[in-house]
Amino acid sequence: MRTAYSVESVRAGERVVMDRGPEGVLMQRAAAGLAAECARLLGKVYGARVTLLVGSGDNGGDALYAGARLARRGAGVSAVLLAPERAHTGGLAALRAAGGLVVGADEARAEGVVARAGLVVDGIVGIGGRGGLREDAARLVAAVRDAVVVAVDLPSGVDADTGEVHGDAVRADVTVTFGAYKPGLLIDPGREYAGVVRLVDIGLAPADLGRAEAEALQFADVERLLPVPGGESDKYRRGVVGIVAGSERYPGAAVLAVAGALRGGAGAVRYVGPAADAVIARFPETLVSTGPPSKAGRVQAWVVGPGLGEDAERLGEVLAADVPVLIDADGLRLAGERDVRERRAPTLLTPHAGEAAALLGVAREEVEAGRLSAARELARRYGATVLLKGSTTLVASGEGPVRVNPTGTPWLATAGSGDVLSGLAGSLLAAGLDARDAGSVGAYLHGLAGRYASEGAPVGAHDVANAIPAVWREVGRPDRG
Ligand SMILES: NC(=O)C1=CN([C@@H]2O[C@H](COP(=O)(O)OP(=O)(O)OC[C@H]3O[C@@H](n4cnc5c(N)ncnc54)[C@H](O)[C@@H]3O)[C@@H](O)[C@H]2O)[C@@H](O)CC1
Ligand SMILES: [K+]
Repeated sequence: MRTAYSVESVRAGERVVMDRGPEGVLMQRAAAGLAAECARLLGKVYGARVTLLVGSGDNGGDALYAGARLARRGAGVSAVLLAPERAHTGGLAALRAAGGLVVGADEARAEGVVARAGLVVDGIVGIGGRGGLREDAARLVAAVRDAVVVAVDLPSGVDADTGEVHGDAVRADVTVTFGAYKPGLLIDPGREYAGVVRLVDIGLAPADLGRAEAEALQFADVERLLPVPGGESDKYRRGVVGIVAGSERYPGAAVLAVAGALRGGAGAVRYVGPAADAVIARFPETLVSTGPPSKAGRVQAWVVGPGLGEDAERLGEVLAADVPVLIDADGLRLAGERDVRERRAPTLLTPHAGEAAALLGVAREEVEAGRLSAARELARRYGATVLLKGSTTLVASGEGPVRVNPTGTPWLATAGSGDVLSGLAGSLLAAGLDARDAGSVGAYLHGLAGRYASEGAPVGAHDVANAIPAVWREVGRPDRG
């Protein structure tokens, strides 16, 4: 699991370590890790041109000490100080002692120093930063030409706790972060600004950090969560998922949701609705019926909404059921906040940014710019788990860290892809995963399936569904035992 902690937790953890060890040790560890990564990127340190952008806090201190290390190895290091009178004193002395050059941000040569660099180190602000880059910093950052840009702790201008970017921010090739990941490095738009993220151990133990704010499942976590049938399994023990989707006009959504559900680990898929003929023609293993969901037979979880049209009656019946329900697409529009909140069994909502915006009564851009707060707010209002689809898909529940899915690809933004995900995640719900796990494992497999199917080319949603077994095999290796 890749686990991210809030600024408050990181600061508390740092205090614990500082109380245990000698003064300044954390900054020295941070600077050593940062310098090592810069050296790795440069290949040859001797003779390299390195420019440090140095702000007024300890983030600038890290950059200065790392610059001193590089200067001692023969790099030509220049520091551009954004607030010369407040720059880190010890770091500045170390850089000067190592032969580094110091320039004020307002000096005529400052931009040239940036433009000539082979590597630029962004030590403008770290976890103490508020808001976007100020004008002088933005001007310097705009002067970067071909340099590799390394952000210290996080790209300046990115909000560490949320990934929000208000105004200008540094676009880094690599971010060297200290002690723990911050949510802003995992969640877009911040994640995109961070580039490749390297974590440097500075001695913060998980116990020093407290409660995680966000987490991203890794291969091994997903493997552990995948449902595996036992020797005694029958279809009911494996779970039956019911799909209420599609309409006479839009049978495709039903077919795609069933396509996802058949690959999600449930023992059987029931389809209930007017697209039964289309579903059975494509997937004869589906149990279909056209009557009300309550008469369809036993299910362990429902998926309701893709292509549903205005069928509020079927939706109402599904919501009244005492099993987990995944609500997507039209279902989101039709389901009342109270109806969802009053359910006793778990509910998983799977909006994209536009649908989330409509539910929250805000503009789509607002959701995209503040994904974390939008997902959390929806989860709170509906008393449900919310899977907010997008460039970084988030899964938020009332409690616990938000799950961030790292596997998506822009090629997944294709018609019907969400229908496949809803079937897949619903199937995982029926197989016994809780809503958070079903949503995040579903998003993980779906994202990878998108990549497998696409390999850099456009894909249709059915290609994504067809690629799920290969992904499952790779992640779960269920044939092992
Ligand atoms: N606290 C610790 O023990 C450690 C901290 N470390 C480093 O210290 C950083 C945190 O240092 P600080 O708390 O000093 O805070 P920062 O260095 O992140 O920035 C705070 C300073 O920047 C100014 N500022 C805030 N927003 C700004 C903006 N948008 N534009 C320009 N200036 C802005 C503030 O007025 C303040 O002076 C971490 O990100 C990390 O790089 C590391 O050395 C590891 C140990
Ligand atoms: K920074």
